[in-house]
Amino acid sequence: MSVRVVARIRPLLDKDKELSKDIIVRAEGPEGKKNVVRIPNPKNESEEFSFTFNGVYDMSTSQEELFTNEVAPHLKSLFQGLDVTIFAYGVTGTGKTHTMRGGLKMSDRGVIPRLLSGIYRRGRKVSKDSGGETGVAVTLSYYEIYNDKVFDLFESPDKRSLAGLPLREKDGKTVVVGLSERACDDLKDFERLYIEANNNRSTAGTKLNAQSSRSHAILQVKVIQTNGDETLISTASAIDLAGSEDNRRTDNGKDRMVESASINKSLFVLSQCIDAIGRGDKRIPFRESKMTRVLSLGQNNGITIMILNLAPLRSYHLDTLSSLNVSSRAKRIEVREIENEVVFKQPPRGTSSIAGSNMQRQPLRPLANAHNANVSAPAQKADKPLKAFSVYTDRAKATGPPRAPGVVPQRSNSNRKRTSDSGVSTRPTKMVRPNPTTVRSAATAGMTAAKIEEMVEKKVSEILAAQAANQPRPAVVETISESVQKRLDALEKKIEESGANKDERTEGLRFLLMAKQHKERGEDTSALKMYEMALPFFPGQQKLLVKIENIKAKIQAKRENASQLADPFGQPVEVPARKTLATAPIMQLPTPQTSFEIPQPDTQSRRRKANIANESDDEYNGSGLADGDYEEDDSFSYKATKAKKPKVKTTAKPTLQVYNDAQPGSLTPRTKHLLDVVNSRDVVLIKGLTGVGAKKARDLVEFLDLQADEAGGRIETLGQLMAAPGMGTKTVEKAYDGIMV
Ligand SMILES: Nc1ncnc2c1ncn2[C@@H]1O[C@H](COP(=O)(O)OP(=O)(O)OP(=O)(O)O)[C@@H](O)[C@H]1O
Repeated sequence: MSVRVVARIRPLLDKDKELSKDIIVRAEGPEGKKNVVRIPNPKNESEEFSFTFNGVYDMSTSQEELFTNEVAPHLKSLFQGLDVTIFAYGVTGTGKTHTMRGGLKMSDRGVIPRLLSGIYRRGRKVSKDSGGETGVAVTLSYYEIYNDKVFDLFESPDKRSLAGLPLREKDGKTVVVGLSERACDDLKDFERLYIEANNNRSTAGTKLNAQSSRSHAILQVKVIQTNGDETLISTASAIDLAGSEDNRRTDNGKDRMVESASINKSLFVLSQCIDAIGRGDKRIPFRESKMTRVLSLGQNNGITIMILNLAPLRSYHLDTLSSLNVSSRAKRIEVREIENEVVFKQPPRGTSSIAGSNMQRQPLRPLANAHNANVSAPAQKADKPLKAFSVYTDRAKATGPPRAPGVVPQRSNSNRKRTSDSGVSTRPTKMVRPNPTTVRSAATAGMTAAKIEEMVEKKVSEILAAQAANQPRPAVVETISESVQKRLDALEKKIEESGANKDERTEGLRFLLMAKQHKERGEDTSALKMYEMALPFFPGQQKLLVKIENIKAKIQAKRENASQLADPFGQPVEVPARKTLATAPIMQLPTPQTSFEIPQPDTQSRRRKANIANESDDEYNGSGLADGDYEEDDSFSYKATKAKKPKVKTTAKPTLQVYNDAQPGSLTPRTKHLLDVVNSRDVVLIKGLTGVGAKKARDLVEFLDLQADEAGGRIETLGQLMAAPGMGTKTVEKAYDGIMV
């Protein structure tokens, strides 16, 4: 099924009460089945844009209503072995934390405490229905991604390592290595653990939200059902993303700005992933941020629900349009609905053998003890709220009001192994891995008429929009060749893995690298965004500021050009309110902060112009990233690396030692010579280094120029040199080996 995307408009806050005339976001549709968000066109308020979602919740929606409609129906699937992911997305201050966590009052409780309540209730039912044979245990993991680092929220902040916890891919899932997992037997346990852990979360007051989340928080609730030798594990993930911020409105100081840049970057990457999936790209940039790696949108099997939080006010206008844009694309993402497998207990290896789990560091209690004392048959009585658990005890029935046709998720996957809710004992017990081929063909075969209609609608609106703009269809996206992409991936990976250099500066360099990548693809708006995100890391950098100004001017010129083409009489081309379709306005919106731009075919020459004064237009075009540029350079080429392996091997040991001389004062003569050549900024000299071609040399000089005000604009260690765009371990090793001192 597709990712289910629902929007929730928050009510006015007390401080905003007098702004009721500024409410510009409305929910529309039949009562109880609203599914359209309407918002005026910022350029012409008499026109409106409309966005259709799977459900839209207006300002009067209660926490209970949202949970009952959107989450409770999936509890059954969770117990059938499907993973369920619920995440809240939106601009800062729009109510994500309120939706996910909520308040302590019964009626204010958000999705997470209600989810736990529902899980315990269903656990008791499963246990009862199996005559007490099935035991259900629940464990929690809870972590935050702060400044692109992962921290365990069950650990107190003073025990955190600076680098955070690493991520690894295991059995097709991203797992956090070393993350703790706490047994959570009942709601009282949950209440204690959750409140304690939330105190460890990074929050701070900003101008836009008195208690703003400065991190993405991910709660994983593992449901472990055991029956005899069989174990079925499924996970519910509830994710409260940090909100995007327009720093022109936040007045953020340096610390907040750095946090903000990191938040905005990860959300930007998320929007890029959504777009790349939508376009059917081969490469989805999940790895560009930890949040997207963990979320793995479209990669994870199971059920995914995206809750888009919106503020109703005019002051959020462009930000709201931006998040509407991103979310309306997300609903086209297909998620494979595959149940987790039943796993047999293997006595000698215990729980650590459970496939797909991340229990390697903190194994669960032995399976034999995994039965939850509270889920045996007599515990059914506990359906009646116990006093001690009252804060999070859910009295609501897990059945929602009738939905619109097509709103109920279609469980059409023919791969499903079981249709009844009769407990684990009835499950087939053979261990079968889902066959990817079958999954794929099932997905195609399961195409509904609605899906086909949606695809047709998408195509038609694309063609119409292209015609309106009097230009060819924008369907073909210019992509970088596979080999260059591989090299870019390798460079990203290297930067990520260079733990020693993973400081703020490296983070800033990553933004510059991404800016360069976008510029290479002709995505100027995205490149601009990345340059702006790099700015807090290189405050006041004249060169960077000039780049930003130049690219802004270029975008503006492009826009003016496009609007003249679209309408020779100078009228903006917008879709009148009555005719709007969710897909139609997307092509015509002003490019908002985090929205994806459709790359324009780059008609500029990809060659760098000799004229430095004209640098703004093509300073990075083709420099360092064009295919040919890497021909003689093996730093990113896997094949070339293999061929030259023996040579590298013989020198690997001494060079590795040399690379550890991170202190500028203690450099070896060879390192010093290499850095002197680099810092000379003389292209001819740099080109003379082994393995460094002309473009790489020019890139390096350009990069050093950008550093002009920082640390004397010099590269002080080999680690820094490796992190420079276009360089890498292999290139630096090669250059180092080639020096005769
Ligand atoms: N549906 C709602 N009903 C009542 N109050 C709400 C609602 N949604 C949000 N609020 C209030 O709005 C304010 C901002 O909400 P919240 O902190 O949840 O935003 P957020 O999107 O998580 O922001 P950030 O991204 O900065 O963390 C809070 O005071 C919250 O209580």
